[in-house]
Amino acid sequence: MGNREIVASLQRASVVYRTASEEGRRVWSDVSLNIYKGEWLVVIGPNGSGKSTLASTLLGLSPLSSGEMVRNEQKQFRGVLQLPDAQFVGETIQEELDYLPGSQELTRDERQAWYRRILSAVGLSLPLERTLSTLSGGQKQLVNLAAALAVEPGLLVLDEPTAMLDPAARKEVRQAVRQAHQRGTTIVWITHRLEEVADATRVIGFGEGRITFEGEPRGFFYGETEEKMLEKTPCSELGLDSPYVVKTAFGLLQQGVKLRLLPLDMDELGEAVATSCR
Ligand SMILES: Nc1ncnc2c1ncn2[C@@H]1O[C@H](COP(=O)(O)OP(=O)(O)OP(=O)(O)O)[C@@H](O)[C@H]1O
Repeated sequence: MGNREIVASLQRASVVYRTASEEGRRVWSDVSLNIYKGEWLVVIGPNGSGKSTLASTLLGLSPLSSGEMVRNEQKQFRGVLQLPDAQFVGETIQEELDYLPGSQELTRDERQAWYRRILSAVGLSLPLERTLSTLSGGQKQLVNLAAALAVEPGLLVLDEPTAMLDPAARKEVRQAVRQAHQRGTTIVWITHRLEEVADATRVIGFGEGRITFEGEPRGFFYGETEEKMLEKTPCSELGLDSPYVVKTAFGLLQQGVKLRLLPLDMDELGEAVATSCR
């Protein structure tokens, strides 16, 4: 990856949160990571492993205790964090979107038309005068996402963006983020949902404040070598339960079925079964 443009980089970064005890709580130790332009990085790990700390560090909201972070200052960094209320500055949807750069240069009608387009990109069709505090958690998260996508950021950091959403809204969000990615936005997607790993161009496994895995989704779920595949995988080593598709593939492999493709989603599972042999 030598010549690829780096959007953000962490070098030997450690984070210690202050607590009542003198030594504090060490959340990260020596985390080094380059984020390259055009990536869709999925960060996955168990509760408390330090994933949200990565989101707030990249967005400049949480300082490092040691080490270094370099951000490409020409890129806009935007994020959608776990607690959507914490990100609001306005009282209504309209007020919130009025903070978007460029909005004040538009006429009232142009502005409203733009805001409706922004909201519909994430599947929302709410009245602009709606008070933010009356929205559901999922709707709030979608408003934050809509505002983040509207500026076409260089880097978009999403901390469990689908946690509060129903399946239809989850699909809508993945679609909207895919479109932003196709337009050139680099994505850091932090999640608990293993099915969201399949979207990644690179997976980062996070365990106890350290990077435990860095590679492609198939390597994360199935391991890097065939011999070890059925014993241990980077996914199982993090204590995470594999998704249904991966478990089914393992079941078939254990029965001696030879799969030409190690599937990541239902379509691939169908293809793997159709082309398998004993
Ligand atoms: N402001 C803080 N002060 C003290 N400890 C904190 C603070 N924020 C996070 N922590 C602790 O740091 C550790 C990592 O937290 P973080 O939220 O980064 O993990 P996570 O992997 O995102 O967890 P989850 O998946 O549950 O959201 C946890 O043990 C948490 O309790």
